Amino acid sequence: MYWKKCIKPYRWQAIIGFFFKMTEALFELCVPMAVARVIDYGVAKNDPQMIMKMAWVLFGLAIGGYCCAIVCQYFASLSSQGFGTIMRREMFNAINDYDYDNLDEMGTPTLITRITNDVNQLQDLVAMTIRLVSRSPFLIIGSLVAAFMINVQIALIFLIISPMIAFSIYWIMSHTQPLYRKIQSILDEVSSLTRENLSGVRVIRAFNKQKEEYQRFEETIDRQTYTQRHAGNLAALLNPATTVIVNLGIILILYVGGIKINAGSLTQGEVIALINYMNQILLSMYVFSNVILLYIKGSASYKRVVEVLDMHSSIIEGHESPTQNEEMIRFDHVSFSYKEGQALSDVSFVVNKNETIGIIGGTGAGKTSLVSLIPRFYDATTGKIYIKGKPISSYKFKSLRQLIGYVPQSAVLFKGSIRSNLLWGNKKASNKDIEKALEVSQAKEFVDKIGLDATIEAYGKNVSGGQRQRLTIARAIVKNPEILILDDSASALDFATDAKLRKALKTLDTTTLIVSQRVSSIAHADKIIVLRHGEIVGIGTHDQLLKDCQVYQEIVQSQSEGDHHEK
Ligand SMILES: Nc1ncnc2c1ncn2[C@@H]1O[C@H](COP(=O)(O)OP(=O)(O)OP(=O)(O)O)[C@@H](O)[C@H]1O
Repeated sequence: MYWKKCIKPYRWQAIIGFFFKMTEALFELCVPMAVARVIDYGVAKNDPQMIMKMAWVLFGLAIGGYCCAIVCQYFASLSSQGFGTIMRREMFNAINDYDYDNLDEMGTPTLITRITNDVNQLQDLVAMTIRLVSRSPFLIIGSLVAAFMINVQIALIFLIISPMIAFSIYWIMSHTQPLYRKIQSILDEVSSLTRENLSGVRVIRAFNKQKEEYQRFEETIDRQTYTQRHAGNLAALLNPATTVIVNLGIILILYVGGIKINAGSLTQGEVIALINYMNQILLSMYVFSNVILLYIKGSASYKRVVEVLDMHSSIIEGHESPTQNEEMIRFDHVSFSYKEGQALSDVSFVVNKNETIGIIGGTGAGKTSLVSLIPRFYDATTGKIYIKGKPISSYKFKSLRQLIGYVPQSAVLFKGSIRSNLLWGNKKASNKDIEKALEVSQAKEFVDKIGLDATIEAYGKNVSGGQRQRLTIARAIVKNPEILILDDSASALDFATDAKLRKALKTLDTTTLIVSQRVSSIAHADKIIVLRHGEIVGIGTHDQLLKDCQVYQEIVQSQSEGDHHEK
């Protein structure tokens, strides 16, 4: 019960809000009684003093109700905002613990909608629950009781009308609920499309795809409009339906009340009070129906929030820390599958301390998948991976990831400065460590020009692709890792800078894995792993592979032909 956990720290505020709302409702219930007295004793008996007295009573009731409403509003806002904050924090923590599988399964756009839209919906629901859920039934029951106190026979009309209203509300709600769920999922699609279009705006323009993208977006929002309109049309039936039923009740009260006034068993003031109570029931039912609507939307939102909170990483953390070992990495008959299909099959190799390993293969050969297994972004489906002689699963995540400097294929920087980004690797790094990392990653020249404290925008969009790559490499080096993984991280560098980078990397005291599609980037490596369709088809030095690995020969040949044509 996540909602209980989120509301618990604010339960007293919620209870106080609830209490004041009930007091306000009590004041409201007294109003028709006071009006009845004005009519029966003040107006009918021509007693101005009585009218004045009751006017003061009504004024007092209004002021009392107003004060209670303000106090309730304050506490309702406090508890609902607090509830939302805790829920967002819980979701954020859960998402931070996700493994890559979880992230692949959920997808970023829906996570964003859930942590913003859905939690907002639930926040509103909490405020409304405090302010309206208790008040409406209280007013409905209170009005019924008051009606019985005035006249039992007329009160029976209330007993017939109320279930009719309740039924009409139920019917409409049960038909709108599925539509609201559908709207939420279309909203996810809209957010996903928006994200894709905003991040890919240059590609869209370069390929002149604006019209197609516009149409795709139009189709989705048309679908949303249609569903929203359909749900809105059904929901709009609610007010007319309930008003017609209640007015039917008022006609009956006037008819029966008129007969009773003539017979002298009911006063005019009491009939007015009964009509006021009937109107109060209508108003409360109307409010209540809106609360139910909010609950329907809220239950869909809650389900989506719970899905986020219930998703847990299947990767279980170990307890061990690394020790000294000459063997750094061992893959022992490792296979790995995504939900969509197999990416690696029966991969075995050993990497010794301070070796440089090149990993090469065509697009989709499994290079990224292979290196993603080392920091345990994913777990191997079968087979075992050992780091420094111990199974990877036996390590604490922190100890394991502390060993590794990972430079992903897409270079991502965070909002802040160059320095703050570099310190991600090691917050205690000195200026000297940073300088060294910048030198190795070939970023020193341009950083010297703009300074270490130059601003970096979100995603690092204010620096060029090549500069971004160099800074992500520097960030990994600042960490002083024992294993450095560069996943196609030099693709945006020119050949000369790439060569300088490789030479500088050699000076580091690390075991380096370089993933690349360029032979020149890995030819110097101590060992090259050649992948094809997720299988290792060759392991050895450049010269050995040139002799015995046909796939490697083909790659080398295709690239030298490419170079030749370029010349
Ligand atoms: N997150 C994912 N979910 C499902 N399948 C994936 C995922 N990532 C990769 N794959 C699939 O796994 C296979 C291997 O992909 P991988 O990214 O490891 O190849 P790669 O050699 O790094 O390719 P590239 O050089 O293009 O980056 C491919 O068939 C790819 O479609």
